[in-house]
Amino acid sequence: MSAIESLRETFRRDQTWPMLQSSQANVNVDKDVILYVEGLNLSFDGFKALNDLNLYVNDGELRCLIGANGAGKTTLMDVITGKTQCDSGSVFFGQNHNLLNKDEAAIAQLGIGRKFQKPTVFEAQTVFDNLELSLKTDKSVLPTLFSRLSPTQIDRIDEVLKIIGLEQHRFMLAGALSHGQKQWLEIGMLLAADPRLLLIDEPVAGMTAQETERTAELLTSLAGERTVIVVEHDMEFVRSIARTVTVLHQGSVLAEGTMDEIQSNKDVIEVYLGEEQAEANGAGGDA
Ligand SMILES: Nc1ncnc2c1ncn2[C@@H]1O[C@H](COP(=O)(O)OP(=O)(O)OP(=O)(O)O)[C@@H](O)[C@H]1O
Repeated sequence: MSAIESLRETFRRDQTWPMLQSSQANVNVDKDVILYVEGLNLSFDGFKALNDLNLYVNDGELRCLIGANGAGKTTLMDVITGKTQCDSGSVFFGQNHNLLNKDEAAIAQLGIGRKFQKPTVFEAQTVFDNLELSLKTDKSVLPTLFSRLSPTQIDRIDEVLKIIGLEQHRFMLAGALSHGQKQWLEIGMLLAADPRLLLIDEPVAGMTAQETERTAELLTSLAGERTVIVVEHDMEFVRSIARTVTVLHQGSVLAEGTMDEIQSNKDVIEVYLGEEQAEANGAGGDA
């Protein structure tokens, strides 16, 4: 092949370059479990943020994680995503990927996407551009300068726009979106990278009732094909989406079950729901 032919081939419109291809890892879920967290411990200056924590999440599940402030929810997410090292224990993605010997980038590459509470979209870029940027796995200068979207990638962005309900806003600047729409765009940015497991922190904080309802539909629709773990304090929202709820308390799992089981669990009422209820009553009583 001549140099010019080789260049033409490289820049062909429908060429999907290796660095832009989805690199979904082979995750062994033969036992239906996609996330194994076992005996996890982590202390900060003697304070046990995670205390012999065990958690198993099935492939395709939508799991809600609740617990009082300081229960260890964020710390658990930090360990799963490689942001924080634990003192002991094990975390496996499927049966075959030990997450504790990988860094954040390698864990993301395996197909674990995380969304923090505050939306972090690129406000000066359009909705479409935000999604395009998230498709690219290689962010170094040359590939970014010369990359073009393949028809497959454009289709993928269209598909994501449809899932997150922002088809009509594709050319709008992300900064002009409402708070709820920014949250959906960020979920879309995760989806563009085609993750197997999504960790989503307090998605409905600050949303209107209508946005909250739409978010419930969105997250419910994602489960099945993907596994979704949602950390949330809004109990009404948790009830609307959850099949299984895990309650964390002082770095361990206090209870696990359906929302009805959780809401009638004495220990949970004592350490968490009672407190939430008292706060709600207090707020009402003061008025
Ligand atoms: N880097 C750190 N250094 C010291 N202590 C920490 C650190 N990170 C977390 N902690 C402590 O670990 C405990 C668990 O915190 P974590 O943020 O995981 O709780 P949480 O369940 O996510 O709470 P919230 O609902 O308020 O976000 C808290 O007491 C917190 O102060």
